[in-house]
Amino acid sequence: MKIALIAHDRKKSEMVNFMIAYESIFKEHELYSTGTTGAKIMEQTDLKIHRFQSGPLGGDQQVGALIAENELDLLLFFRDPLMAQPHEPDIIALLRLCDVYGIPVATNVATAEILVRALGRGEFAWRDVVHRYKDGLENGSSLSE
Ligand SMILES: O=C(CO)COP(=O)(O)O
Repeated sequence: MKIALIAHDRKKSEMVNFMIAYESIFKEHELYSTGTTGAKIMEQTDLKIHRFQSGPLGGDQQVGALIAENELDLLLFFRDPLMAQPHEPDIIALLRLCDVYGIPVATNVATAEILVRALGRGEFAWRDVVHRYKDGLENGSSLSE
């Protein structure tokens, strides 16, 4: 599965600890992140992460572009609800796209834990069906084939 990881500054240590705790699950997947979040995770784990721009410089929008292409299966976005962000519109747009495309998204560690444990149990297999359907449409075949 393709998973994006984003954490605001005061949530970054929580994100890093979370990634350390579930590294054995995450290493089986393709990881993306905004710039600083990914750098911090890679410093503390052996995970390989494709890093986009930092959030305020467009990173959230780059993750959003993956979602708009139906290329993302899970977003873990540890937001800071107590600190205004200069790129708040990008953050709202990213979460909106998750709802537009029905992408599982966690905005805090408690929900992330439930989703990642489900991922470890193979409960994201339905996303493969979504990808097969999308690939079929792109190749011009119908659902019944
Ligand atoms: O601002 C962010 C998300 O909105 C996160 O960006 P960084 O990972 O670059 O700090």
